Amino acid sequence: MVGVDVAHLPVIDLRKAKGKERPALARQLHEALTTTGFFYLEGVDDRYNAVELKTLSHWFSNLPLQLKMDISKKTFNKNASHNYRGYFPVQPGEPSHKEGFELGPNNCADQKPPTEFAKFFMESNQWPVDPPGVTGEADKFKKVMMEYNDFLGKAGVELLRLVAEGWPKSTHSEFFTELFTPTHLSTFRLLHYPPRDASPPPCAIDGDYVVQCGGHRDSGFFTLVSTFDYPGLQIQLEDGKWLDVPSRPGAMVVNIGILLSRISGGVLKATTHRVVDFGGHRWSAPYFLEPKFDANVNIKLPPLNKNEESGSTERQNYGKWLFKNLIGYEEYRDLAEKWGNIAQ
Ligand SMILES: O=C(O)CCC(=O)C(=O)O
Ligand SMILES: [Fe+2]
Repeated sequence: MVGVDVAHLPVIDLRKAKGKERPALARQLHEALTTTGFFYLEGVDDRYNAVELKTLSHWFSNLPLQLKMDISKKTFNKNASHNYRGYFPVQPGEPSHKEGFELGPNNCADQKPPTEFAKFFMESNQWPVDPPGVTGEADKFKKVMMEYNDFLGKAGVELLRLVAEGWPKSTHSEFFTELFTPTHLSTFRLLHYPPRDASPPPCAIDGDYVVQCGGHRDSGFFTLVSTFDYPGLQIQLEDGKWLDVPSRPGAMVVNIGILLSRISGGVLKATTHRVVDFGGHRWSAPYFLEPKFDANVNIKLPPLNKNEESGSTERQNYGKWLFKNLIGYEEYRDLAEKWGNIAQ
């Protein structure tokens, strides 16, 4: 890989949120989100153990393909029971070269969906079974993944409290909390990027780089990524230059998505990032913090700039916003036919 500059990201230690350093932490978070929009996060929870999560990620991707396909989404297996949660295999020839496993919040399917359409997103989770000759591994996977799923969601909502507290104009600490209660539509994803073969498709080539996940901004509120000790993540500066984001032992890499940026009137930055092939297998585990289906996401933090409008009165339902985003992706094209008119 050619030499590229390295991003020096600030470190936010969530343990400080519990003590008298909280106001300073909220200001530090605001500073991080108004500049690079990316930071390292430490002290998420005493139970967070990057080595454990990496081992589970390896375990899942090493399962026999058939066991993974048994819990895949319908797009990849017409006999599958689920549409939104579960496994997706690598799609050869695509700009994005990864397989993954996706979970929703543990209690999502126990909630009453506000509409028939909402059922699509408020799906139960699917879990793998043990490979032949093994017992107890799948149970352990499920138990630990559910635990992480829960505390990563809580950490995300706590980060939103800190965003509200660090906002320069007085804002209630719980400004965002209601959007995530009683449950939300967050996605916890285990990703495995196998290296590309000797002749990657043209859509994956960018100069000297082979891209594994093309440049994009995340769509929701916060993304908390465990990158373990793998290289490959890059962020883009405003002048177009890419910087490597090295992993930091025990820390997650965190950024915000377009919705939170919009709610802040663009003051908080949703930064473009991508994953490039470093020649080896790569695993990561992003947690995408997203609000509940019927959350109104057309809200505004108090504007910092006099000319900026404050909140609009027109509701925008998160579920419909999400749907419009998803139908842009190959794996969800068929949704447009089924639900397109409902989501207008
Ligand atoms: O794998 C990573 O490190 C980042 C993944 C990512 O940006 C995403 O899934 O949105
Ligand atoms: Fe991303």
